[in-house]
Amino acid sequence: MSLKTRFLLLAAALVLLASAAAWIVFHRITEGIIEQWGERIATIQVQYDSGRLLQPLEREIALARQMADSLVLERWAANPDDPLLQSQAFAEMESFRRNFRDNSYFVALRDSGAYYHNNADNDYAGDPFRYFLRPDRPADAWFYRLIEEGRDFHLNVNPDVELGVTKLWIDVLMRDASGEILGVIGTGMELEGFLEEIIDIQQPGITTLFVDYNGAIQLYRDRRLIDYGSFVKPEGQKRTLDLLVDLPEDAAALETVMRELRNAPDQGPKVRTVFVTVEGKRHLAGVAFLPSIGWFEVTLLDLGVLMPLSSFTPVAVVFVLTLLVTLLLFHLVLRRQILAPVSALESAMARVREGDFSPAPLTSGHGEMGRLITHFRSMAEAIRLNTRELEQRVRERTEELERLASRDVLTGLMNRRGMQLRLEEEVERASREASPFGLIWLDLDHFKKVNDTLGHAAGDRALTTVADVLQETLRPYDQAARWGGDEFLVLLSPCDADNLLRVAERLRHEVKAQVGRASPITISIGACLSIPGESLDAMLLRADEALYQAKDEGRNAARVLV
Ligand SMILES: Nc1nc2c(ncn2[C@@H]2O[C@H](COP(=O)(O)OP(=O)(O)OP(=O)(O)O)[C@@H](O)[C@H]2O)c(=O)[nH]1
Repeated sequence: MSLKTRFLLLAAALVLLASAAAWIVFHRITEGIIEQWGERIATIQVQYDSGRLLQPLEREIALARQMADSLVLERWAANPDDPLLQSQAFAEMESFRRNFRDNSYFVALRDSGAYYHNNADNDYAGDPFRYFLRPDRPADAWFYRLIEEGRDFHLNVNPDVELGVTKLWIDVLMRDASGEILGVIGTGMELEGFLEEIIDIQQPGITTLFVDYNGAIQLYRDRRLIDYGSFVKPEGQKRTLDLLVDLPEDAAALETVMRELRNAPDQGPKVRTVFVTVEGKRHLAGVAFLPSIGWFEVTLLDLGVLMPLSSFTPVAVVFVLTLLVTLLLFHLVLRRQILAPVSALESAMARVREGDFSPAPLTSGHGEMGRLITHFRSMAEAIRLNTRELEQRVRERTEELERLASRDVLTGLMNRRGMQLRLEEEVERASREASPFGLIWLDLDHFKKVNDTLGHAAGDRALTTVADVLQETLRPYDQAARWGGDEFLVLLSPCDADNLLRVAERLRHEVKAQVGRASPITISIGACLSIPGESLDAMLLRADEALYQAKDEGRNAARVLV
């Protein structure tokens, strides 16, 4: 995997990691904002809704209490058959009826179970007696339960079977001076109008409901879930708040909150909030206890509607764009600062490896990369100089070896190998140019005797002297070589017959003159001119034959074959 791919993968992994972390933090922050905001809204909404319920209700309750405290009614309740007290009581009831919001009232007497009622249309103006409540009738159970429990005040949502309406009933116990219960009086508020006014508010995402002391639903937009007459229902049959929430733990949390509010109505915050799931959606429930009526108000805020996460979309978009731009910038900087210089360096190194030392097109670079490029340039230059020097030395050493390989150690003349190569070249040249060359073969006479009599060192000196004579006597472009032992070859190029003979004689003469001073040494010479097309071996053989002729003729002589 290339460095670039690895860097980009690493960068992508880091960016993804950072994105995930940032997204989690972002989500937590937005959740926190929504929570804080929701709690505030829930508190305000609960207080607002409670106010709207309590405002009309408290007036009615106060009026009902006032009616229950009426001495006129008390006296009549003690003697319901007294015509005077009855007419006074009916007048008192009528007076309260006009003041009640619903323009209706009821009075139920404990002893007789007689139920009195007049409605808004004043249908029963003359005779408000309606019927007798009976303990064995389920619809009348509320009356007997209230008296049994001795609860002075109670709110109840219940259908009035006799009248065919469902009402929010305000029930207040009527007692005499000694506290004895005389009956129940109160008023009802037509439920539908009340629900429409208080509960059916058109605020998207906000649901308001009221539950009683035990959590039974009393006022709710879905009429089917209202727990009518819950007061007289046994536990377990009531329609309570847990019908609305999806999860048992949510119901338990609501119950805990309600218990705490109920047990300490004057302590802590008046509104408590708890997150619950309703119809699969997350809601914030604000719960408040209303001690004056003994109910709870619950406001459910659908956070998905009130503050959808989509409202944070612009932030998320900016966030994602920032990440992408960061990745792009990272890529550009990485490519410019590291990848491109590294790639150029790699190419430059490959060139050096292949022996190309010409300056590579490298940018100057910055920082560590700049220093790396500078070091590479210095190194490449050092390798270039070193290689050039080594090549020079090898060349010189090779030339020296070449020279030594073709030289005779004792005399310094060309040796047999060198002369052989030279002669082969000359044969080719003579053949090509049709210009003959001359070959002289010299051999010292009775050299063995010199060695034997004067010693081997004297023999060496004699050989060296002959070589010196050859070098001094010959023209610069003629070449002499020690062919082996006491034999020498001389190449004369260019050459003709006269020239060949003249040089051969001069050499013989000079050797005799020079070497002979130290010891009586002479040389015999065989020489010949090249013939076009003749091989080197054939020519050597002719020179050798000429030499033998010179030897045979008594030595110290030169024989030239032309
Ligand atoms: N001192 C010395 N002697 C050498 C060297 N190379 C060969 N010789 C001797 O040269 C002599 C050559 O003798 P030959 O050419 O056979 O015979 P010669 O005595 O010269 O007699 P002719 O050639 O017939 O006149 C031998 O005794 C070799 O040992 C050398 O490098 N130094």
